[in-house]
Amino acid sequence: MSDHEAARGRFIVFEGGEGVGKSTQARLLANALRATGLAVDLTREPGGTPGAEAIRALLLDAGGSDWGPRAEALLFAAARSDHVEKLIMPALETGRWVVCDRFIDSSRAYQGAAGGMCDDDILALHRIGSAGLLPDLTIVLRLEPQATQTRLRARDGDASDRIGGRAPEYHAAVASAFEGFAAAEPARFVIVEASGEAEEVHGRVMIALKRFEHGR
Ligand SMILES: Nc1ncnc2c1ncn2[C@@H]1O[C@H](COP(=O)(O)OP(=O)(O)OP(=O)(O)O)[C@@H](O)[C@H]1O
Ligand SMILES: Cc1cn([C@H]2C[C@H](O)[C@@H](COP(=O)(O)O)O2)c(=O)[nH]c1=O
Repeated sequence: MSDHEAARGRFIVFEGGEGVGKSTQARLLANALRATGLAVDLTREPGGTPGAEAIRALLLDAGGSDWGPRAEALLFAAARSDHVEKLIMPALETGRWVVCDRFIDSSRAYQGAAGGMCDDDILALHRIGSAGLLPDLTIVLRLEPQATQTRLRARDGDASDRIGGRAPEYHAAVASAFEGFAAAEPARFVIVEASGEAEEVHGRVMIALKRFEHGR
């Protein structure tokens, strides 16, 4: 590497079902990394760029179109493609770290395992749209459904977006898919228990990240 080239940044993603604390933990991690002097971009999916945020509204607005699993998968892949091309890759290539709330494994869990599309098709869309980019580390937050419901009710009352409002069986399939992904690829995933206070969970996240960094 020449003196002018920055080392590639790290790409860290939080995954899990609705309301397990991904946004909270992504924010706490980004702040902790910044406090060590790293340049960090905190972002989310679907979204993160103006184009992807526009697609987010199409996908999630409760009064919006009732997309089928294939159209939904294509829209998520299109949003991700814009996000990867315009925000994530440029940041990583200039040495910035990217902390992202959801990424490809949400498509595999929601449109794939729970929605009925096959994993290979979801991954094919990802190859086409985003050159198959994978996170360096994916942190899956695990929380029992009752605790999740309590948090969601406190945050949203009875409101939910188009996907959040799906049947409990759908969300159970999503949660179980994340467990399966983590078991199948232990080098890319870590499961963190998300019960307890946010700072306590953050402590577990920092331990998981340190272990990951030592193992590189
Ligand atoms: N450890 C925690 N203990 C109690 N409440 C929490 C904890 N972490 C987050 N919360 C609260 O629970 C709610 C859901 O958290 P958050 O928005 O971070 O979850 P999320 O996984 O990003 O949700 P979504 O999937 O809907 O985007 C928020 O009101 C948040 O303040
Ligand atoms: C990236 C991605 C997301 N989803 C779903 C999961 C959630 O229901 C929403 C995102 O809302 P959040 O409040 O930001 O968690 O979208 C999905 O179905 N597929 C995906 O690829």
